[in-house]
Amino acid sequence: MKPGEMFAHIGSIVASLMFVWAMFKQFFPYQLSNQIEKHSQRLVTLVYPYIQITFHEFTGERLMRSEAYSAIENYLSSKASTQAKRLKADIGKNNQSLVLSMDDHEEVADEFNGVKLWWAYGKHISKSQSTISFHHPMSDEKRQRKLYTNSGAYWSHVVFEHPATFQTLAMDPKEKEMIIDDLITFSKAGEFYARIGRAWKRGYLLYGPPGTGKSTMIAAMANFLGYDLYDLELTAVKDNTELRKLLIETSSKSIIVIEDIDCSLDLTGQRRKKKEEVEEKDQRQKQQGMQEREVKSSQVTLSGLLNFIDGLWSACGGERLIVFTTNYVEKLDPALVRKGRMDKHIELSYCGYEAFKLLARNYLNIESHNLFGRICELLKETKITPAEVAEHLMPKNAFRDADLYLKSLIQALELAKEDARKSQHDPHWTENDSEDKATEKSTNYTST
Ligand SMILES: Nc1ncnc2c1ncn2[C@@H]1O[C@H](COP(=O)(O)OP(=O)(O)OP(=O)(O)O)[C@@H](O)[C@H]1O
Ligand SMILES: [Mg+2]
Repeated sequence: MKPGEMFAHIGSIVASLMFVWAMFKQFFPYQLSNQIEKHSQRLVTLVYPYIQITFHEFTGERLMRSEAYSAIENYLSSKASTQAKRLKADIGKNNQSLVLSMDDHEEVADEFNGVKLWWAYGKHISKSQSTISFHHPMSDEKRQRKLYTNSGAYWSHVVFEHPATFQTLAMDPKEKEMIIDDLITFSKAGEFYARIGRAWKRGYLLYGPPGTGKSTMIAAMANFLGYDLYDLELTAVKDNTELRKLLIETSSKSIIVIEDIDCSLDLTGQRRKKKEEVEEKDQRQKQQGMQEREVKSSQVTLSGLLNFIDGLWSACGGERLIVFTTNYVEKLDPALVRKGRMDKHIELSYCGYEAFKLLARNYLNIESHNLFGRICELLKETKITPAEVAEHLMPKNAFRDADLYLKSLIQALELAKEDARKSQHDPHWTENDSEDKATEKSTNYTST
């Protein structure tokens, strides 16, 4: 055995002994174990040529799960299954495969830049701890991402596995490109935000009718950036204190989503007169036959939310995107949507020709077809959402006849066109409306 190998061997044994001690010390009286530890540590440092770094699973006062710990856990998942003898199994992605990880007190060897390291996993009284070394590139792709949802003031999570990507998102290609650029710029701008003294965050407001891809875009953003998602249900949050608690517990590299902001509480009406508000609440209470307790149960205010967005939360560090969605942008309180608060306003609108072509490519695997011309014409005259178009292109049986699906879409478009003509007396609708919308769109797409 070469001297280097011998040292490595001793190091491994000493590390193991230290683990065994960490395990058993809980059975010794505190005073005694403290003394033993003190003296043994001194002894060990004399012969122990290695550095030991401990990563606790839970950190901070609130015992949040450590990001470093999760990253290491992911990093080690493949190594553990080849080296460790005892493994823990858990159901992984899709609920179809087993994910293996090191069991308690297992150890795996690793090498980084020619330096040998050992990763070991151990339990430490009520906390889990791993004694592991560092300086490892943690791959974002390998990181299993999570979708958090809150019930009341607590987050729970599931593995986030949404297949949406920007490639599958049907929208104007130029707008899409701009959004992707914006995301890339943001995710790389840590130093810039630090230099100008601002919290590293960015707010997006996604608006548009139902079925135009707002939720799909959020999933695509999370997939693109490799971020976790926090789907914040404001109606389940009791008050601003709870809101703050929830937000502080979000991790870095995450997207915080508040869907249907216009429906979430009295956010839009927060600035209305108190009296009006009370009367309205009373009325609602009567209508819905609610208990007073229930009506009072949600008191998150617009200012509570805005204070947070405005950066009190910057102390938390790390990058976060905040995404609001709404079907009715015009209903929102201007304070919520003014520039600086929401950095980007993105309209997701009815299906245009480019969006249709993308859907046809994805759903039917075709680049062109003699019916495309007719569809292009109809799309200019008709408001149809990408969700509806997708519905028509969705394969209904194993036999994929593009002709059939495109004809069904044309039929739907013609019907919609007819309906629109019939309801022309409606002041909200003119036949040119869809064209107006299309040109409006590019101007609506603002950024700071
Ligand atoms: N732009 C789009 N590109 C691709 N698929 C889309 C698009 N818009 C909608 N879809 C399809 O329609 C379904 C519904 O879309 P999504 O949930 O994203 O709409 P939304 O804008 O969030 O609607 P809502 O306002 O009701 O929440 C999606 O599952 C997706 O399959
Ligand atoms: Mg949605």
